[in-house]
Amino acid sequence: MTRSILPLTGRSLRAPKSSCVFIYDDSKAPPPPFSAPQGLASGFFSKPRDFSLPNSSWGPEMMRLYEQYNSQCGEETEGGENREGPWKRLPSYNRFLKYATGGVYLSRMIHKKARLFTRNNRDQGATFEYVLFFNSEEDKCVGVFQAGHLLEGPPGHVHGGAIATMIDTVIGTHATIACGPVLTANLNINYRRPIPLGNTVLLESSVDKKEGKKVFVTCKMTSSDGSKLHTDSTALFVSIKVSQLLLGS
Ligand SMILES: CCCCCCCC/C=C\CCCCCCCC(=O)SCCNC(=O)CCNC(=O)[C@H](O)C(C)(C)COP(=O)(O)OP(=O)(O)OC[C@H]1O[C@@H](n2cnc3c(N)ncnc32)[C@H](O)[C@@H]1OP(=O)(O)O
Repeated sequence: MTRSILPLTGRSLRAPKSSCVFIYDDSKAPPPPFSAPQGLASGFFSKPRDFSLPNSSWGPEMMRLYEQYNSQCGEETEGGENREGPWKRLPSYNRFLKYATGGVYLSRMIHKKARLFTRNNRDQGATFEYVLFFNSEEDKCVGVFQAGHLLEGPPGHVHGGAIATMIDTVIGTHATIACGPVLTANLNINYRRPIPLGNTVLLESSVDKKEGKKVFVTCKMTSSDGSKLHTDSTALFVSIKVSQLLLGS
């Protein structure tokens, strides 16, 4: 049994023009040990929520930047054809891989309550609201991030660790698109200006170079209109085998 990586496309009423992310296809994986009774499965379990779609907590600047990039995304026309666009919106879920080893049922190895750190709060707008877009022609990744009130560090402003988390998320995704599974080996951040809670900021990352297992990425975070630089950062990611991560070696 082989592991396959598929582009996942998704659509919603709230206007995602296009989306693509690499996930492991679990349709060919072995059934879980206790499968749902026939007939229940399709109607009973809802689709996973895509957290990168707009919700009512998104403010005007978050929506403006979302629309700016989303309007440049490829889309499926009414005739079912794909219209090309330079950007793709990357969907975002709160769980990682259910199956990844091609034969081993991972839920036995990964805690079933585990959730992606940035997507584990049900209170919309309270923590990390963000959406990522990728431009393959220019090899650029952007993140639009609205910082919620539970991310406070200095009074009224965003915690440096939350800022680092968002940088790692954008550049980690970019490095994964560029090189497959990677881990952050080194992350350097210059914090230039504090970010007020509730503000929307723009993160832009570029891959500088690849050297064997190593990929070097840079990222800057600015105010939503680009006028203020909040951080500039550099990072090193190292390619790994997923099995290395799972087996803890
Ligand atoms: C895997 C899942 C993929 C999922 C895909 C999802 C799609 C996107 C979806 C959702 C987005 C979410 C995105 C979140 C992203 C978050 C990412 C993180 O937070 S990662 C957690 C924090 N990082 C760690 O815990 C690493 C701990 N460190 C290690 O495991 C190892 O040290 C590792 C893998 C980094 C390197 O170990 P070695 O054994 O594989 O490789 P060696 O031989 O040591 O190094 C290779 C080269 O790199 C250099 N190197 C390694 N570490 C370095 C360092 N700190 N500074 C400078 N150089 C370093 C070495 O000198 C060597 O260079 P020479 O080849 O000799 O030129």
